[in-house]
Amino acid sequence: MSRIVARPLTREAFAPFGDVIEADGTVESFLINRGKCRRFHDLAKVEVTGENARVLINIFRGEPYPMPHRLDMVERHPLGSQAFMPLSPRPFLVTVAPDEGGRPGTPQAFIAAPGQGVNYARGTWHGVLTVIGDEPQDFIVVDRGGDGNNLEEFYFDTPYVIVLP
Ligand SMILES: NC(=O)N[C@@H](O)C(=O)O
Ligand code: NI
Repeated sequence: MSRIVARPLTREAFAPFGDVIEADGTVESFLINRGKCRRFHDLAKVEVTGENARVLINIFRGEPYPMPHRLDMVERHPLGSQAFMPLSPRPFLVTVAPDEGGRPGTPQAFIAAPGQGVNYARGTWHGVLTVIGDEPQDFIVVDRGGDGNNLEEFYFDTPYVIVLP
């Protein structure tokens, strides 16, 4: 099985796949509520398309996966984006793959730092939510509801092994 080493998640490296959600000094922010709150503004592009499309806000309670991680499948959502923001400041594993003629190419793996989340752009191949460590982890997930099929899965002939840096 091919081995992939996860690398730190950065906006630049993740840009071909979507957005990094993070309240840091590199994004636009401004004070609101008479100075009692800072708004980190417009962090990710939410996309919903198709019949009766609407935005869903969910909580996913993910169980941890053993590491090294065996990646045998990636999926994509052709009708909408999908964002994952942890409710606890712990790292989690993000796996994506470029599209090559309708099939995923070689995956790439990232380790999200505490306080980072991701938004997969519509149609981006990605591994399912992958919690690491010893405890379950909750995430706010913003994605697409509505009519039609919004899930396409691809199973690799040979799984990849994802290792942490
Ligand atoms: N199935 C589901 O809602 N979750 C996946 O899309 C995922 O990316 O974890
Ligand atoms: Ni998904």
